[in-house]
Amino acid sequence: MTANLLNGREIAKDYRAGLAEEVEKLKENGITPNLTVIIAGNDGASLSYVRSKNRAAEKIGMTSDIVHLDEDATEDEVLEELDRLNNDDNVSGILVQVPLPDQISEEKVLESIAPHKDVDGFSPVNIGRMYTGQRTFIPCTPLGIMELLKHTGSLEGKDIAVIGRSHIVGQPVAKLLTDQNATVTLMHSRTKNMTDKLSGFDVIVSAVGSPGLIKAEHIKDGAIVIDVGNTMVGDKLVGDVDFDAAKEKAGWITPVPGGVGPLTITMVLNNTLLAAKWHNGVE
Ligand SMILES: Nc1nc(=O)c2c([nH]1)NC[C@@H]1CN(c3ccc(C(=O)N[C@@H](CCC(=O)O)C(=O)O)cc3)C=[N+]21
Repeated sequence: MTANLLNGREIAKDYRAGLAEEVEKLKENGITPNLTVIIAGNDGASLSYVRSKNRAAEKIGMTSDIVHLDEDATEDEVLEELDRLNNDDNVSGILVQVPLPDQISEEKVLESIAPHKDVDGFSPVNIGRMYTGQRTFIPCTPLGIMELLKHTGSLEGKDIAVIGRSHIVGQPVAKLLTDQNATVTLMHSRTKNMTDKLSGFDVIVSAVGSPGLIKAEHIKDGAIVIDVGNTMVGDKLVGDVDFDAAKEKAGWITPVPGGVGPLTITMVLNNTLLAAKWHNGVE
């Protein structure tokens, strides 16, 4: 079969239009959501993501700032900035772009973001809150994947392979899928004969960063394929899935670019809006 395309750019555009309306309403009540991003260093891809997030925030009526520190910034400098932003009532959401330069402990930084401003949902408090089902910020890529999957129908009873066990994508998305009554198998670099097993699954979510990992022969006819990989190969961004062949086998498939990425950014905006609402007692 030839797959239906899950067009992340279009789905993101519609979702952001809804967010823009909500931002407008908040602004009528004197509340302007603000997203502030801290970045240390000059990695080209990271700078480009950060600028996209800022542009996207401004486009829906939020304000957005970038705190750009040097490649050789110290951990104390980052922590000082965080302290300032944590205590600034004009800042709704804070995001610290990862990876950080080697001299800075990611663990220390992530646990220093005030949980009520941690719109990435990366801090230990918010991760704990998510697993115990409390109100929190859910990480943006998992939320974006769930939004894409809404367009394919119910997940109840589906057998789903999630490949990758990171705290940012694999593990939280496995949790969210389980909450939708899917049966989830979490696969990773030590899974035996991994790709051979995939053909038994109704949905594959691949978050590895290994171009060409998943080929048409690994995909069950009509399966849903969500490609979270984003690897630069020369000047091209590519996912984990051999898209051109896979789209002839899958029922639904995300392209790279234009699949999960635009939804990740959308969910940063979504969480920033939530932060602004919660800080102001708006439900
Ligand atoms: N604190 C933090 N939060 C993050 O959410 C975070 C991070 N650090 N570090 C890096 C990763 C990566 N990430 C992406 C977001 C959007 C696209 C995206 O929109 N990609 C476009 C293409 C962009 C292009 O063409 O360059 C697409 O897939 O269509 C990609 C990657 C967020 N991350």
